Amino acid sequence: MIRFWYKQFPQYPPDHPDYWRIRLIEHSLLITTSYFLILTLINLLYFEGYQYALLDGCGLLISLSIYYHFRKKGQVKTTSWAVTIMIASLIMLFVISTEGYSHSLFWATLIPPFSFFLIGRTWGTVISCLTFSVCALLVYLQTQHLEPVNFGTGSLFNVIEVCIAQILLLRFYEKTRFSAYKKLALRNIEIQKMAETDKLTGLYNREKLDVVLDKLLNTHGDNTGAINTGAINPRFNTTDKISAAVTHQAIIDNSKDNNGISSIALKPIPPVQYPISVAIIDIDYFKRINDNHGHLVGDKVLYELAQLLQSKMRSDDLLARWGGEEFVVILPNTNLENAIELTERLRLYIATENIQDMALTISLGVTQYAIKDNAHSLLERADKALYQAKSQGRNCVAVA
Ligand SMILES: Nc1nc2c(ncn2[C@@H]2O[C@H](COP(=O)(O)OP(=O)(O)OP(=O)(O)O)[C@@H](O)[C@H]2O)c(=O)[nH]1
Repeated sequence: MIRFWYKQFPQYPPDHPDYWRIRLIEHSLLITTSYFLILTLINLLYFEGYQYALLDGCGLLISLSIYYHFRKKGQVKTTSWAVTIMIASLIMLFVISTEGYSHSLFWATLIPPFSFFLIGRTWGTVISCLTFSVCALLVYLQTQHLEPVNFGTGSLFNVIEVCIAQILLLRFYEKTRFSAYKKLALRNIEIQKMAETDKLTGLYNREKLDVVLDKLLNTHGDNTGAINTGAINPRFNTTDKISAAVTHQAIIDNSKDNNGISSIALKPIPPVQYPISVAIIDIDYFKRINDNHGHLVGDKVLYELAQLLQSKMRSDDLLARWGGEEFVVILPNTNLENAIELTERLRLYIATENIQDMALTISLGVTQYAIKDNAHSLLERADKALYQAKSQGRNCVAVA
């Protein structure tokens, strides 16, 4: 029954700005319809207050008509106003008809949440102010009569019913607010992921690499003693401000994207460890692959190569696509000697693998971080080494 009440409008998908307003309209109409039905029955059968039963019966009819019209037409703005006016006027009619006695004034507290949620801040404020002015007037008139406050069963019902309605409304509001924030937070993560990820390979992109390198190397400026010793810099543990910032948000999930190409999982960036070496990896004669087999095959080669390289990374290494057919790998806690050994192993591994049924080789330029280096100078040196590797005939590792 409840499911039937909540109609899905294809023109208002979950990311449409009016999606939650529609849910609230349906929710409100469900509440008002049930309330008016219950109140009609209570007034008719228990209190024998036919005047109020008639009023509630009218409310029930109006509520159902608005709901029927909304289901047919799906007009959000008009229905929002209709629901607000219906609720506000019926409540005020009831409050005025009881002259504010029997704690009927409580009902007026339902008007602000409905009107704010449905018709927005400005009109919500206007309607709420009008409502409370009428309530204030009724209270003032009561003080003129100086009658003792009457607290009967009717008062009890009014207080309980209003409290239940408030709880239901605020629960709904909190649910929508939470869901909106959650969606926003997920979007932000997605956007951040997109901004720092290479779409084709799923690796970090150049922008992210620059940021990571800058952060890693800038931390070294006032701590030159630890460099080249091979020891782990004690400042860079997991609680270190900078490494924590770098580690944050570094996990990219395994999910495939729409074209099914990028899906490599990246590990969190590790705490900084010295010495650091860097290598630039470049595919040899990649242009020929594009020329002979087309760019789509070229793309697949890039993706597969990225996967193979990633599979050979140690837990602390960081691999990124630098652009085109070039990749950069940051090797923490690795001196030049170890870096040469490691990149040589990488080169051999790729040379023995078949990628898209093709034999492929890579050239690598390797260098080690030195005092006074910044990200730019470090990469420039590695690039020079790569140039040497290319001029030495490719499929080799060169050092600078
Ligand atoms: N398919 C594909 N090709 C790319 C992409 N980015 C760059 N390229 C191509 O990569 C090729 C790079 O060519 P070159 O710089 O001449 O390098 P190379 O042919 O590998 O030659 P060497 O590096 O000197 O061994 C160019 O043809 C680019 O169009 C990409 O994302 N996808």
